[in-house]
Amino acid sequence: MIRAYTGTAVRRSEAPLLAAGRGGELMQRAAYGLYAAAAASLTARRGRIYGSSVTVLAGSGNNGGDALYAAARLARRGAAATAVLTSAAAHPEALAAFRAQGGKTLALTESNAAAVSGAALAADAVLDGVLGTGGSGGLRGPARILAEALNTARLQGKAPLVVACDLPSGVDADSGRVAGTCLQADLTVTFGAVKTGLLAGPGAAAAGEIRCIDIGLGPHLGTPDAYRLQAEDLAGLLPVPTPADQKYSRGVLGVAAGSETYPGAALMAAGAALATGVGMLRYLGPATVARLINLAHPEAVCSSDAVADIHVQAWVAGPGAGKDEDQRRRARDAMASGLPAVIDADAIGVVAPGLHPAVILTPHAGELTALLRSLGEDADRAEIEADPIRYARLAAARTGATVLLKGWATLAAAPTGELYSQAEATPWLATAGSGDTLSGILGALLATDRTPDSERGPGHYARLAAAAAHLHGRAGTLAAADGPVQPSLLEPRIRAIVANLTKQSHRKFK
Ligand SMILES: NC(=O)C1=CN([C@@H]2O[C@H](COP(=O)(O)OP(=O)(O)OC[C@H]3O[C@@H](n4cnc5c(N)ncnc54)[C@H](O)[C@@H]3O)[C@@H](O)[C@H]2O)[C@@H](O)CC1
Ligand SMILES: Nc1ncnc2c1ncn2[C@@H]1O[C@H](COP(=O)(O)OP(=O)(O)O)[C@@H](O)[C@H]1O
Ligand SMILES: [K+]
Repeated sequence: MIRAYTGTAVRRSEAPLLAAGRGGELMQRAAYGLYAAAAASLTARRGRIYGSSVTVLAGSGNNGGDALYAAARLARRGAAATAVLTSAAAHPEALAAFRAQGGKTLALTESNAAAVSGAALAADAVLDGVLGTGGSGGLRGPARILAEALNTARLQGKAPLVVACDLPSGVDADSGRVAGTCLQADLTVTFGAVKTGLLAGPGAAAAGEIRCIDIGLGPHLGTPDAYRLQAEDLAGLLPVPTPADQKYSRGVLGVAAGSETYPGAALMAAGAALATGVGMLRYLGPATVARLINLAHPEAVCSSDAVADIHVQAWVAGPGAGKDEDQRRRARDAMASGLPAVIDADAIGVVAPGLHPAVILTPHAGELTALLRSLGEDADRAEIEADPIRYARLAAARTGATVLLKGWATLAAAPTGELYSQAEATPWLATAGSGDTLSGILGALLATDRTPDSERGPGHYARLAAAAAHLHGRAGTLAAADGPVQPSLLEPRIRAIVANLTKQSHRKFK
């Protein structure tokens, strides 16, 4: 599990070490980590360090100091290193160390920004040490011109390797917000702890691969601000039947999805739930949709019952419900049932406050905008996309439900503030029907959840929602290897990922 902390919290945890005169030691650890990661990436691209060209962008603070020390080490291994000083001042000792290894320096100005950008584009690697946790706002002045040139080249596939020092310059380390411009990276080498701003919003998209270097802040860090589940965290959350199980004890999922207008959503939600694994799937909806469900998934048990008429362990309601009044009523009843429930798509429109954390709302940014406005909050889609953590937490707090805010990085926020961010997805998943499969996966995890009550902390449902996003993202990424993702074809991939993650348990009960 990745544990993330706000930039503010990391700075607070560094304070006692700085007061004890250990700042130089921390910087050397950070710089060595940055050097080693950059050297490995550069070697992977070019074959060797010797003879490569490295441009280091150095701001006035310690972030620039880290990057200059790291570049000095690359220069010692034979790289031709140039430091572009983006501010009038630079960390004096780091600059001296850089120069001592033969590094050249030049001051960035409005008038030379275009020429310097050209030179940076021609380098093999750029180390971004303009701003770290001490930065506020986006890049300004000539540093912005340089960043925009590198970002444009990246879109054209012509950018050098960009390695961000601690975080991409211009990203807010607490939130992932970017006010204006930040420098997009291939790799972010972050120090002490992963910053929350690397896990959400534009900051997550700018960070590229994230590597964290331990600089010894561990005992000082306190409670994390956010989490990211990794594959090894999922095994315990996935449904693996035991010899004592029968279909009802494994967990029954009720799916109230689809309508005459949108039958496909129900097929995809049901298929994804079955591929994740349930003891039984009960479908509730129009007879025409039920017939299609039974053709595609003969194991589903279908009826046009009301929510109160059947016994399940969890609900999925909303995908493809459209304006179907019966489905909307089922969504309301599922929310009021006291059972865990995934409330997706059209059902998000019938949400009212007073829910509980086992109700999981799964909006994308557009649906969250409408939900927050219906609750009297001032929200617009661009603001939500710019600062998704804030709005996911706000919606959870206002409704009492867990909120899974979908996007490139998908966030799961508990009403008590616990937050998960998953980024396994591929942009190929941005296609109609993809959310329906996510709701089916999550429904299956809720129906088959066996976590003992004593282990269900306040963020339990956010963790399950994050697990579903992880599975969904990986299944999509696997599917994308064969071409554009078609959500209706995700089922075998979901099954493959579940099989892979539960291998150990299968061996035990084979
Ligand atoms: N404090 C420590 O002990 C350690 C800090 N480390 C590094 O130090 C960084 C933090 O260093 P600093 O506190 O010196 O801060 P930064 O290096 O992030 O920023 C320095 C200065 O940039 C200026 N600035 C802020 N926003 C700006 C903007 N938008 N445009 C232009 N200039 C702007 C401000 O004058 C600020 O003081 C971390 O990100 C990390 O890289 C590491 O060396 C590990 C140890
Ligand atoms: N740019 C992106 N990169 C990765 N995943 C994305 C991106 N955009 C959307 N997704 C994912 O695709 C899914 C889309 O869901 P949704 O918008 O509800 O689709 P639908 O309602 O058509 O089924 C979500 O899981 C979301 O996280
Ligand atoms: K930086």
